[in-house]
Amino acid sequence: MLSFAVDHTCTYFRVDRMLIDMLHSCISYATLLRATDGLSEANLIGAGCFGVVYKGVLDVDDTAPLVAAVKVFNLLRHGAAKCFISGCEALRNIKHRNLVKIITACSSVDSLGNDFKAFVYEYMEKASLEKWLHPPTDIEEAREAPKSLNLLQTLSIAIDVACALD
Ligand SMILES: Nc1ncnc2c1ncn2[C@@H]1O[C@H](COP(=O)(O)OP(=O)(O)OP(=O)(O)O)[C@@H](O)[C@H]1O
Repeated sequence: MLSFAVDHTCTYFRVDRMLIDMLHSCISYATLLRATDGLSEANLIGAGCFGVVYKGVLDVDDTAPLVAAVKVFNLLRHGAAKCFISGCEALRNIKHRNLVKIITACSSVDSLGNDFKAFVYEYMEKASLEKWLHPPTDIEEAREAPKSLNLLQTLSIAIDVACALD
């Protein structure tokens, strides 16, 4: 069982290195730390099943700073490494106007020597679609929530989602 677990991890590592190399665009752990102010809580914008998302500002070359969303994978979570790999494949193969663009990826070790994996996405100013479809009922949260969508807007979103899935 142990040897299976070790082999399994090594396989993920190899596949993941191969995919990252093929992307020709990866970003260092140090750059991501700078961009997110050390992955500070002040920059935390959300959490999903496989990790947490930070807002960050990337200074690349001499171009204008780029606001991005940095998703840091929780690799202790079962399926997170696999999710990172399928994201790398998507990054190489899929481009669609209704899918958020993955700008680059990071596969490195953190300051404690632990494996570190992250994606850098285009930052979506209007946040999660879920908040638009299901506005919070809590009065405090509702104050900052978007106004509800009308039927036409909802229909248009449904069509866009269907196009992306297709
Ligand atoms: N590109 C982005 N721009 C702005 N906010 C984002 C972006 N990506 C994610 N977020 C915020 O972070 C939250 C969590 O995103 P995440 O992608 O981790 O969710 P998920 O799809 O449930 O993830 P998982 O694949 O881990 O299940 C989102 O609900 C959203 O509020």
